[in-house]
Amino acid sequence: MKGSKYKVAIVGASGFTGSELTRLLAGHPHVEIMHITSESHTGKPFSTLHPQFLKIVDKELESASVIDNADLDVIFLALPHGVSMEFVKRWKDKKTKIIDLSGDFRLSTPEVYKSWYNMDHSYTDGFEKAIYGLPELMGEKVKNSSLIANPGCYPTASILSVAPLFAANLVDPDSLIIDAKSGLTGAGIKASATTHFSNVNDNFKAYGIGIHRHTVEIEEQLSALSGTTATVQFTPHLIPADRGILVTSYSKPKVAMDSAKLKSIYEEFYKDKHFIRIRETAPSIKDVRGSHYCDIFPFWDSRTKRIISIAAIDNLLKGAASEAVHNMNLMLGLDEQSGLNQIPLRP
Ligand SMILES: NC(=O)C1=CN([C@@H]2O[C@H](COP(=O)(O)OP(=O)(O)OC[C@H]3O[C@@H](n4cnc5c(N)ncnc54)[C@H](OP(=O)(O)O)[C@@H]3O)[C@@H](O)[C@H]2O)C=CC1
Ligand SMILES: CC(=O)N[C@@H](CCC(=O)OP(=O)(O)O)C(=O)O
Repeated sequence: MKGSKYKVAIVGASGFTGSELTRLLAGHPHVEIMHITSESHTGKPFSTLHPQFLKIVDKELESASVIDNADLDVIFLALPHGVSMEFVKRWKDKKTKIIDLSGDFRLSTPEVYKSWYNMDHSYTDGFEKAIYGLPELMGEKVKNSSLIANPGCYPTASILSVAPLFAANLVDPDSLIIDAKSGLTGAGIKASATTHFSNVNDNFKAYGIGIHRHTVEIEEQLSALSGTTATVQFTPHLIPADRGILVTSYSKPKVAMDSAKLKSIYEEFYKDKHFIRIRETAPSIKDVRGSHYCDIFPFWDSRTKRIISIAAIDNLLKGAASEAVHNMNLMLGLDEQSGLNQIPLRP
């Protein structure tokens, strides 16, 4: 703590989720940002890289090595998969809590990690320590954790869209089909052929069909929640929008269902969860943009006997940066909503 504030650092602040973390934490009442890091822009003021921060966060970006000797309460890692694990290993003996936004510690074992990420893991002890940081499902576990594996953006929306059904074992665990769409910031700040304007503008495509790494992340969490083995058909799509994720989940109930029952199952499950909003109509990505909310519309189709659940989040916030801040609030014993009162930005 510095004075009455907790001391934090953001590693990888030059990227999309790192800059969103900086925005949220600069406005957090109980936190002081001590270090923001970048290896390719070391020495530059943050606001020259992200001009929206001019006169707000002009702090210089430093190399991550500054953290080796820093006295901090929380370190946020906004780094690519495979890079994060090296820093978690490097700082494992510090007393500092670590919140990792990458996928390096989200899965159950190094073997599962290797088969979906096609990479050997260099810090396998971390799997024992890490808690999957989805606050609505793991609140108590998060509070006592020192290493958080912040969930993926698609898994956040996907799992929350069906958690009430899996928690009570109400659906056939092999029946789930998730049709997911993401804005471009999900692909990170580096330009590529995929993110080239002419390949994205006025266009819409599926990718990662049958092989996307988020499939196993969703399956593992829903299996743990239901005590069964869930097999999920997950197909992501890229949409021509900056930010936002919309998932449409289809499942078959194992019990008698109707619209009123379905609605009450969702309302009951999420009744104390401030950031989940059960909607009467289908949400759009702009209904949650710039905020920590996840809007969910559960629908019973009596003709096809399927449950359709539609969820919308902001991939950079509820799917990444604000989720990390929510986890930090829980870990530090702060009010869950501290620093997360942003109202969705529309139009
Ligand atoms: N974008 C999204 O919607 C979401 C992203 N995530 C995850 O969060 C993490 C960050 O994502 P995002 O912000 O989009 O990524 P970006 O590509 O926008 O940023 C990545 C950051 O990592 C830094 N970096 C890259 N390589 C290294 C290295 N070898 N050593 C040190 N720093 C490095 C870069 O900084 P520099 O080159 O300046 O050093 C940059 O700041 C990823 O693991 C991603 O999968 C999770 C949920 C949602
Ligand atoms: C649009 C887009 O490319 N999205 C990324 C997922 C977002 C992400 O960064 O992945 P994690 O949540 O696992 O960290 C992808 O499909 O690989």
